[in-house]
Amino acid sequence: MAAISHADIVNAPKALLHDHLDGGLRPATVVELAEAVGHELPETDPARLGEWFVAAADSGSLERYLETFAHTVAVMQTEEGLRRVARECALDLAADGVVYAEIRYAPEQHLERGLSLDQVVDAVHAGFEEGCAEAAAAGKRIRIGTLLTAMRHAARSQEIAELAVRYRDAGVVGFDIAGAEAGFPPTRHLDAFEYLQRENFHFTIHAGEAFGLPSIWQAIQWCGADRLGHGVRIVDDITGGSLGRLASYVRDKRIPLELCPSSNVQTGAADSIAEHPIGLLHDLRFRVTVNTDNRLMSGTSMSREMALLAEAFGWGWSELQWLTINAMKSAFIPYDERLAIITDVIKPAYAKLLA
Ligand SMILES: O=c1[nH]cnc2c1ncn2[C@H]1C[C@H](O)[C@@H](CO)O1
Ligand SMILES: [Zn+2]
Repeated sequence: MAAISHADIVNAPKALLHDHLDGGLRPATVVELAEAVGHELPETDPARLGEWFVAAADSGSLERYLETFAHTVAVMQTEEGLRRVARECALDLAADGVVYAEIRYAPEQHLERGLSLDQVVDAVHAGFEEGCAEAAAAGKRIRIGTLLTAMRHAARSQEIAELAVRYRDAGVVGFDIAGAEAGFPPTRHLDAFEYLQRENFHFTIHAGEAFGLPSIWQAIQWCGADRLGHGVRIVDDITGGSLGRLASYVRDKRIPLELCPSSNVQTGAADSIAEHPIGLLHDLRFRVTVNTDNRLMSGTSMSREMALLAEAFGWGWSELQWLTINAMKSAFIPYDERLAIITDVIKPAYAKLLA
């Protein structure tokens, strides 16, 4: 079969479960907002700033990768800034052919200039509403839900979990924890996860990215995560195609893996795209999904991630459809709404591509 072009992939519907709002700004927007609030940047030319983010994040360490967020979080401290970033996020994803996205961010990181947690969430939702409406008017329909993240080194997870539940019928579809993984196990936030379970709410946990199996085990067996943010290190429990107990559990229970290939190469969790464990996990039929993580820091998009994988593993439309349906099945919106997007949007489009 002829190789699939990037343009064809842009036109195909895609679903994205793991994308950070503060990791997806347009470089030009960072420059403009930084000027407005007096934040000093390492580069002020948008193209050079974009390159700076990718180079600085290309560090081989999650901790150094995370340092780059100081510059995006700094310009997301006002309602106007948050609203603009969310609106542009919706437009950029829609233009890239993403039809469903769950976008996450940590409200506690946006309080430096006096906003309340509620004001942060309201501003982000206003931006998404605007962006989605504009995209729909231009013929690019996208549905966006948000995930509220708590930072794992901090101690606000219970508060953020309660915030997420309070906004569950107003755009928030789930909860997450993020930040440096080593030294900050998920069980530090057990109260928050138990609270969310009692509330019948959904959550994912960044686990198995910069730390291995114990982190994944805690996320699932102690905290009850619905999905794994990354989860790529589950391969440490697979030897020559033979699965250990934890890997078997993850596969048997169809626990979705939110894999982020380019991000993993930058933080050192994988050596290259071609050597990324996604190939093995696909062959072993785990519930694999493909994600961007941080489009700005990786200089990437959903279509680019798909194209890189198609090239590295020789994947065609049937694999790309499988990944897209996996993501849609694993979304945190209600079952009937997931099914509607699969049957009305994804399957008809891929049927044409496969014909
Ligand atoms: O891949 C990641 N692993 C852990 N934490 C991350 C990753 N990408 C972004 N973050 C952090 C930095 C952001 O400021 C925060 C909320 O989006 O989440
Ligand atoms: Zn992430």
